[in-house]
Amino acid sequence: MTDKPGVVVTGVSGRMGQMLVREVLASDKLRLTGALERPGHAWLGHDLGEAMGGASIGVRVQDDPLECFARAQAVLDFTAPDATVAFAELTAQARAVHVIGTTGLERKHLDQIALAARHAVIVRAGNMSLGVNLLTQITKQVAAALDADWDIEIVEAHHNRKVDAPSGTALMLGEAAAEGRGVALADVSDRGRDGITGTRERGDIGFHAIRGGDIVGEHEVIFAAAGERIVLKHIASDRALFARGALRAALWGQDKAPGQYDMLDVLGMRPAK
Ligand SMILES: NC(=O)C1=CN([C@@H]2O[C@H](COP(=O)(O)OP(=O)(O)OC[C@H]3O[C@@H](n4cnc5c(N)ncnc54)[C@H](O)[C@@H]3O)[C@@H](O)[C@H]2O)C=CC1
Ligand SMILES: O=C(O)C1=N[C@H](C(=O)O)C[C@H](O)C1
Repeated sequence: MTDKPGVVVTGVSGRMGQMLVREVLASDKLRLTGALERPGHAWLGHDLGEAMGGASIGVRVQDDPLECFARAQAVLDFTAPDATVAFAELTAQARAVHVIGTTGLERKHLDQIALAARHAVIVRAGNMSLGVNLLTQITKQVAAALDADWDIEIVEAHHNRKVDAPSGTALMLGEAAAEGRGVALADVSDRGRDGITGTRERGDIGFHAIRGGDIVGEHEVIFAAAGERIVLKHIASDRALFARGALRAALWGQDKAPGQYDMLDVLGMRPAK
């Protein structure tokens, strides 16, 4: 017997899914108890290790979340919004920690996740890296120090398979900038300019998305004023970074009370009120 928390990885064939599996298998603090993929996927029924091109690991890929989650203390979920909402309810039923990395979540998804968090620990972040979470705090401070003579623009770049824009990280940075300025992001967000847009509204926060090749994830927060510019930048060059953050969140969440948390809580970076 082992008392290491058991972990299920959802979307195991995905870019992040495979990275998470590798990190869990390499971990001496967690053990892999389940591997989930969507119904109809070619990996279903196969040994996960073999499906990933290696040796057998004795974990079969399956598509029944309920059965899978029942044996787990944590679910690492980097999939798609509708799947994540369904998993939130089932993970709460299993009283497992749900670590959500999925981005592109809309209000309706977030409301469902909040309901599930009444019964279970949910750690959700659009970016699980230390660097980006630190950058949100720096962005907030810089935005608080500058007035609206400084235009804020957020530029993000990702690989050509990414399906959502702006990225979850760009939105985190936008929220941080808006918070620093004491405004609501929804009131000042300006996305995807095209055509005769008119001049820039004072106080707006602009978002721009580049998609190309195999870019892992790059984010810039630009504060532009007359005659000068401050540029804050984060570059992720290895997805393992996000996976390691997710494992850390799964462990951190084991003894926490039900509720919604993010990586600032996990990393101990939440500023005092
Ligand atoms: N928070 C963070 O630090 C990070 C978040 N992400 C986010 O994670 C998500 C996934 O990204 P990638 O791995 O690049 O995408 P991907 O497309 O490579 O993988 C998604 C996987 O989820 C699976 N999936 C979809 N619906 C499912 C269902 N109902 N049941 C089981 N599996 C299902 C797909 O079959 C696929 O294997 C995206 O939203 C992305 O933005 C990505 C990297 C870091
Ligand atoms: O889809 C990705 O790849 C990434 N998604 C997250 C986001 O939307 O910000 C995090 C990271 O940038 C990679």
